[in-house]
Amino acid sequence: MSTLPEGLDLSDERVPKASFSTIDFALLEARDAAELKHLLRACQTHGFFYLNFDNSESTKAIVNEKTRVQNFMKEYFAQATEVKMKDHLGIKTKGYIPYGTFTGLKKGDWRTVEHLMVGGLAETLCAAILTILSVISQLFKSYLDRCNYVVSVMLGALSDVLEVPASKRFDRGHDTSKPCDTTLAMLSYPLDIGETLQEHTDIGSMTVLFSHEFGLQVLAPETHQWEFVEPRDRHAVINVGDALRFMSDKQLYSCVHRVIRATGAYASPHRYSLAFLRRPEQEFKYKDTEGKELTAKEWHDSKYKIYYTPHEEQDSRVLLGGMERVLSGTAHNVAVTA
Ligand SMILES: O=C(O)CCC(=O)C(=O)O
Ligand SMILES: [Fe+2]
Repeated sequence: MSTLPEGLDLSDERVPKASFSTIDFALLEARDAAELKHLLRACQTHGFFYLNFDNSESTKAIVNEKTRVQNFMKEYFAQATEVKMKDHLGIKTKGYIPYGTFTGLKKGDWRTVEHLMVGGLAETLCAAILTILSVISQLFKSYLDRCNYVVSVMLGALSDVLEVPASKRFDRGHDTSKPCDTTLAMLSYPLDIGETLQEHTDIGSMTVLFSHEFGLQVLAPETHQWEFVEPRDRHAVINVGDALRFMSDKQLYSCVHRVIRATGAYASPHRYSLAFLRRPEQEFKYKDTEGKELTAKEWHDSKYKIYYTPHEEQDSRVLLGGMERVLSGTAHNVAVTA
């Protein structure tokens, strides 16, 4: 999909860093007109941005909480495989998911990331995790509630700035009391196993991601080249997912991304990332990239199936949510302005 200059290694510091906007969450909470436009522009261009919580009294604690969750993750993944396998529920979307479950970056590669996935929202939280203590579950509950609030504010803000009629607002279909496939994915990519996550777009409405190490790359909409997402300690990386792209009649941009094993100056012995993947209620309906009506659950299930289908049998329309047509310039709404 992208052509690189001769001799450029895709994984080292010569690969450019993406120039995303930094949005101030407190200004979104206050519905500051200029910041709403800033948010909209970020979602219409890259579909990715940094979010700064420092000025938000309601939410600044998220930075400390994510550090505590990251510390938990490091201890969790350091356990022996037999211990972690006690949390393996025999399904691919909840609990502990060992290496080799999903396809990797290179064709034929399955030895990629290990996951611990906490499915559902706070109410059903931790049902999947058998090895952790109740004090930890309080932390998860608080962290998930906060992430959920962050996404609700952003969906509301985007609906307001686009003056979306009530019947089409993006915060519809996000009732936390209804069944949904929202999850908190904790991901571990040790150097000796390989650090690759196949290129994809996210299934849901929005993702709130924290990571300290290089590895995440986006396919830049302007150049169609891979660029690194620079890790920041205090800022979340936010991206638009398929559901929000579909709900917005494709006005908002769900950017293709992947994880590569960073080398050279960007190398680290072990990469961890924490991804809150917000998805609409299971029964919520929207039209996919082909104009076909389906439920959020149907889209979720068909996309996960692709993640564990061999590369040669994968349907790229599902894997990339229609973005492959945008990127190759065949769709009508290529959003590439600055
Ligand atoms: O590990 C990362 O930085 C990204 C993970 C990701 O893209 C995902 O879970 O959908
Ligand atoms: Fe992703």
